[in-house]
Amino acid sequence: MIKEFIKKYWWRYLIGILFLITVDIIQLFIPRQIGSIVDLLNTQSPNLNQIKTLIFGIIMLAVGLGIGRVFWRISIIGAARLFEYQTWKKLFNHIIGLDQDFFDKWRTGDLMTRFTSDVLVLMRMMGILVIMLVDTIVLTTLTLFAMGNFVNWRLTFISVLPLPLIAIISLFFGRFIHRRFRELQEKTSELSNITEENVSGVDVVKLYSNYDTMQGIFDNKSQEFYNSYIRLVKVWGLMFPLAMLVGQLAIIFVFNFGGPMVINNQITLGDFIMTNQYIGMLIWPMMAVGNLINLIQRGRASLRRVNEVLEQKNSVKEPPRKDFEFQGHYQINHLTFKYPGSQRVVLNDINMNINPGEMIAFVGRIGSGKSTLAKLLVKLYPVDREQIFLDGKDINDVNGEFIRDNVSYVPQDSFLFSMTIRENIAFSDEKMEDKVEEFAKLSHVHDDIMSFENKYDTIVGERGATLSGGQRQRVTIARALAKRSKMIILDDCLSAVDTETEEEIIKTLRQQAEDKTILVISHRLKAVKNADQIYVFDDGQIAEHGNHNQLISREGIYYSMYMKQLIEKNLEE
Ligand SMILES: Nc1ncnc2c1ncn2[C@@H]1O[C@H](COP(=O)(O)OP(=O)(O)OP(=O)(O)O)[C@@H](O)[C@H]1O
Repeated sequence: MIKEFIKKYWWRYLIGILFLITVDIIQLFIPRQIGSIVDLLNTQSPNLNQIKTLIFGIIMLAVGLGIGRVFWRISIIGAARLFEYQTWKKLFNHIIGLDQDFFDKWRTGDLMTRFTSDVLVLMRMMGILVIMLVDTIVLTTLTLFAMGNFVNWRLTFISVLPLPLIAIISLFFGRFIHRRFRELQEKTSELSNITEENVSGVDVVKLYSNYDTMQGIFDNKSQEFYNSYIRLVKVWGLMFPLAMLVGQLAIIFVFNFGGPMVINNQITLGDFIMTNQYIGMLIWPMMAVGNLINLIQRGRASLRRVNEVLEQKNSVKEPPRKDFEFQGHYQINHLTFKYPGSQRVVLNDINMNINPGEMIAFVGRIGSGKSTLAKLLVKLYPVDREQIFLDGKDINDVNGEFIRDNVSYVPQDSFLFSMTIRENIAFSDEKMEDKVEEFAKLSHVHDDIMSFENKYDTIVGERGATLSGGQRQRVTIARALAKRSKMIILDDCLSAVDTETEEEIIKTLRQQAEDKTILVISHRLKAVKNADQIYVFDDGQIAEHGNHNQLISREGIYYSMYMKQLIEKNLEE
């Protein structure tokens, strides 16, 4: 990733580095000018014109410094920001293409930290690190050269003796800083996870009046985050004064050895002041040594974390997309399924035939595998060959995107975006915006929407919070209908509306789109009793199947479930 970027944008770095070196060279002349002014002032009759020229020279050098800094910033920091933007884009495009298995396993907060903190560290590595590296090498070499040439080599050698100690201190502490920084990164991830989950699940926290527990967990995590930050700050806090102390030691060396040289007229007072200024200029590159190593280590850790996401592969192997006339005939032969990475058999020896235009219902106990099978039909998880055939083709040979273009799957808890109801319904195709009312009517949510102040332009709050559960579910059905696919799967997505409305919606769907295959997963048997085929799931297997009358006459699981629901309904009335 980094290599590719540098290969493409090496010229930006080259321009930046040239400006950086120019700035470093200009910087060297300022102490010299100051030294010369001091020497002129130190004479019996100072030449004011010469002093003015020197001051003007300093101003010009400062202007040059400013211009140079602007250009190296634009080139190097600009390149680093471009790298940051491209990495975000790469990460996002990669994640969005990953399959369900990835999202089942990765926590949102952790992903967010990789997007934010880790990419930020990489950006620093591509910007500040380059600057520090060039400055450390170039500024140190040039300053030493200037000190020796402009002042005195012996004094230079003696005064810089303590400075490598700063680099050693910086390196020594750098190891701790790296370890503590990594710890801080992990704590940041954990804190993001907790915050994200609590904000997303705020309804649950409120309903269970569980503030204390959640606050306790949050307090713990933020305390851990704080502690690890303080541990990092402590190392920084110790390192800086120590490095400064050594820097002061170098100044004492200048006074101790340079002072007598001034008295003995070996160097001028201006030379002495110049040396002091050069020493000040050397402290920063020495301190940067540890920072440099530290930033490289942090950058490597962040690069590993970002690459970990980029290396995630889809568990479903997709063949190239070859579109064909989608009919929606599914044939399932002895299907057995375990979720990726799990040993538990969730579906066991399933056999089924779904014909185009039919209404199919999956019913059965919770956790019996109904949703899993629905997800397999839209290829959200991988299955072995020769188990699911779509229009005569092994599902493994059909591109998943093509399937999902032709099959609308409405999951149990569907997500709505924070945009208008109209935009949400026309999500799959903006051109459908004119027809959203039609789909809303089919989903029996039009009247509800018309009662809102802004009607179809009502902004849906995050996760559909401004709509009631039933309204939200019906808007998601309207959104699925706007896809105009040949098949629609309603996965228990009408649980928040009453049985009559659920029955009404299903009936309307069947009437309006006779050729559409409708697969309904529901716990309410009354709502799906008109289905052409009803499959009764039990512990990952199909216990019974047939139409309502056939299943009733069998007097099996379906019969007892139906009777139980009938009695419950009668009791309610
Ligand atoms: N992503 C997953 N990874 C591992 N196991 C899973 C995953 N999703 C579901 N399961 C397991 O698969 C089994 C079947 O779940 P599934 O959601 O298909 O049941 P269901 O019949 O649709 O239930 P419900 O009626 O409650 O929606 C359950 O035991 C569940 O724990």
